[in-house]
Amino acid sequence: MARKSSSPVPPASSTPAAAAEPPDAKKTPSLASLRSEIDRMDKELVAILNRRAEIAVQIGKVKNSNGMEIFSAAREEEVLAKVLGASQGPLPQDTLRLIFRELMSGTRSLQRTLRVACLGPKYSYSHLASVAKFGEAVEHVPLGSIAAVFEELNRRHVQFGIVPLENSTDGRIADTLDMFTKLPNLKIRAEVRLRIHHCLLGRCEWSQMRRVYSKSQAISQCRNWLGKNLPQAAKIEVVSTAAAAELAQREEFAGAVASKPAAQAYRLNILAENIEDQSNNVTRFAVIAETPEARTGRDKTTLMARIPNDPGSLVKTIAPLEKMGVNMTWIESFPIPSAAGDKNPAYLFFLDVEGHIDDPIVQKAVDSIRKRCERLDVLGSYPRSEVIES
Ligand SMILES: O=C(O)C(=O)C[C@]1(C(=O)O)C=C[C@@H](O)C=C1
Repeated sequence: MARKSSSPVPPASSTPAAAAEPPDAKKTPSLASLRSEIDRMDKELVAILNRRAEIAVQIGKVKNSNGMEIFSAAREEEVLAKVLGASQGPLPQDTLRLIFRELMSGTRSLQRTLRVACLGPKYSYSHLASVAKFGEAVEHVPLGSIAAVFEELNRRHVQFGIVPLENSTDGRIADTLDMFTKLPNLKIRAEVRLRIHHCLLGRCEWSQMRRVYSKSQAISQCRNWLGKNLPQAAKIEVVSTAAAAELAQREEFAGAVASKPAAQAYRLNILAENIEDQSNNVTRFAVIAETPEARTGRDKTTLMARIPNDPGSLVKTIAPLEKMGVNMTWIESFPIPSAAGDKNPAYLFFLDVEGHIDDPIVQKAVDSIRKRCERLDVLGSYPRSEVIES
C-alpha cells in the first residue's frame, strides 16, 4: 500500500522555528496524528478487503457453473504460503495466519455457508481444530462421537468433518481408524496439527476435588501431573474434554482436564495451565470429505493397507517405497475388528507417504504396494501443514 504524503511523521526541517523546538518533539508524532494515520489506512484496508470479497464472489460463480467445490485446502494453503512469504513487517506469522484464516472464512461464506461436523460439545479440541482450519464463518456442528462425524458426512448432512488421527504423546485415535475401516470411501482433504495445552478447570480448590473428568487421551497425556497433584481424585473418562467441562460445571467437587477456551465457555476457573506431561503435545486432525483434494506440490498421502499375516509380509509390502525413494512419515498397525477370534487374522496398516497420489512416482509406488496387499485404500492426498499454536 503506497503511503500518502499526508504522513504524520514530520519531514526533517532546518527552519529557525524548527531548530528552536526540543529535538524529541520533532521526532515523535502526536498520538492524534498517528491514530488518524491508522484510521486512514483502515479505510483503505476495508476497501481492499471488499474488493477481494467481490472477486471471491465471482470465483464462487465460476466454481458453481463448473460444478466445482467451494472449499479448496490446496488453494488456501497456497494463499497462506504467499502471504507469509511476502511479509517483511513486524507482524508475527501466527497473527497473519489468523487474519487470513478469518478473511478466507468470510469470503468462502459469501460463496456458500459450509457445515463442518466435529466431536463436541463446543470448545472440544476438535472444535478448536475446526475453527483453526475453517475460521468462524462456517457452521460448526458439534456431535456426540467420532463415529457420528463420519456418519453425518456420509449421509451428506455436512460437507466436511474433522476427526483426531493421532497424538504425539498418546499415539493413534482408535475410534477414527476404526471408522476409516467402515467408511473407506471418505477422503482426507487436509490435516490440522494443533499444539494442545491442557488446563485443570473447576469451581473448587484442588485439595477438595474428588473427581476429574476428561477424554481418555487427555487423561493419558496428563497422567504424571494428575498422579502427582491430584492423587485423591478419581479420573473419569468421558466422550470429550468439553463434555468433561460441562460435567465439572454441574457437579460440586469435580474438575475437568480441558482447553482454556472451555473454561470461559463453561464458566469454570483455570486452576492450572499447561498440565500436559510433554510440552510438545501435538494432535493431528484429519479434515474429511466425500471428494479428494488437488495437488499442491507439498503434499502427503494416507494409505490403508490390509496385508496377510505372513512372515515378512509388511517388509515386502512397503519395499516399493524404498525402491522408488518415496518417504514414509507414519505407520500404525490396527487389528481388523471382524477378524477377532480368527487364529491368523490379517492386519491393517495406516501409512503416510510424502507426495500426492497424482505424482507419477507416488502413483507407481502405490500400484506396486497394491499388488502385495489383500486390499489397499487411498484415504486421501492433502497439503502438509505446520503445527498451529492453540
Ligand atoms: O481461490 C479460490 O478458489 C477462492 O474461492 C478464494 C478463497 C480466498 O478467499 O482466497 C476462498 C475459498 C477457497 O477455499 C480458497 C480461496
